[in-house]
Amino acid sequence: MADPFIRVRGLEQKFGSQHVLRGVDLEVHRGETLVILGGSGGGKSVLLKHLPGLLQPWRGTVEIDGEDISTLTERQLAPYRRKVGIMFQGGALFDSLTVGENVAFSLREAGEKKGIRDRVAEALEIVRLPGQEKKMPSELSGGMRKRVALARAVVGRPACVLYDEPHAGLDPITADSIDHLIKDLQTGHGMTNVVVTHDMRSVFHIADRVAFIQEGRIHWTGSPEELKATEDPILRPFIDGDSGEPWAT
Ligand SMILES: Nc1ncnc2c1ncn2[C@@H]1O[C@H](COP(=O)(O)OP(=O)(O)OP(=O)(O)O)[C@@H](O)[C@H]1O
Repeated sequence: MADPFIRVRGLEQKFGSQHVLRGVDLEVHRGETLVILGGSGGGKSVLLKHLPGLLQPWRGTVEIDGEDISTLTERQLAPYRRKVGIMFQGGALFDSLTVGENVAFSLREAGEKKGIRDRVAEALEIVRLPGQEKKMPSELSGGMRKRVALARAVVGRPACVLYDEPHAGLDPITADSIDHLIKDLQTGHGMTNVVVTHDMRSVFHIADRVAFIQEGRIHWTGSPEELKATEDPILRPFIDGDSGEPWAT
């Protein structure tokens, strides 16, 4: 198989005495949509933040496009951050900035001056919010805010986009439209996607591969079909949404 776009080896992270990641080994293949599943507080967001170097490993390495980024300085990380866009949990929009200014933010931070207006318009086009530059975040629905957050992640034309719970707080129809956007970025724009979600319906719509994180390690990887059929005692209750507690009849 060709070299993976991202390779994580033996990744460990600690916050004080809390050992959150305990040796994560994971590969993200070029052009795939990889979905990361796992219980709340299991370290999915922490893992995601290591991929563009927003967190530095306590132990282990993260390679982007064959280069180990785990010990780079902020300055050295800049070209890798351009390759990997991130859509943060909750969107994380600046409420005092317009939609256009929010989307342009990372380009301005990177010191770019030319072509910003066109790039913003293109990103808003991709997320199917053309011409919405002047709106304020307070005027947007939850689904539109997520689209703006996605426009912000793709405005730098990254090779890979990371999504931290892109469906959180959305109704099923709006969540479905976000899934279509995620899949369009893969099939229409050749992007690699890494999606952290709890939304099982979405997993079966968008994933080429699934990785399940449990107690700070990758417990299982496989296709959505293999996930559907698995009898793994940790995965099965998660897929079925079964806490094991009885319901009164
Ligand atoms: N910057 C930080 N400082 C201290 N602890 C942190 C930090 N970031 C995450 N944690 C802790 O690491 C653990 C894993 O958090 P993380 O957000 O990765 O979980 P998650 O799997 O994404 O959960 P959820 O599905 O609920 O979002 C949590 O106990 C969290 O409190």
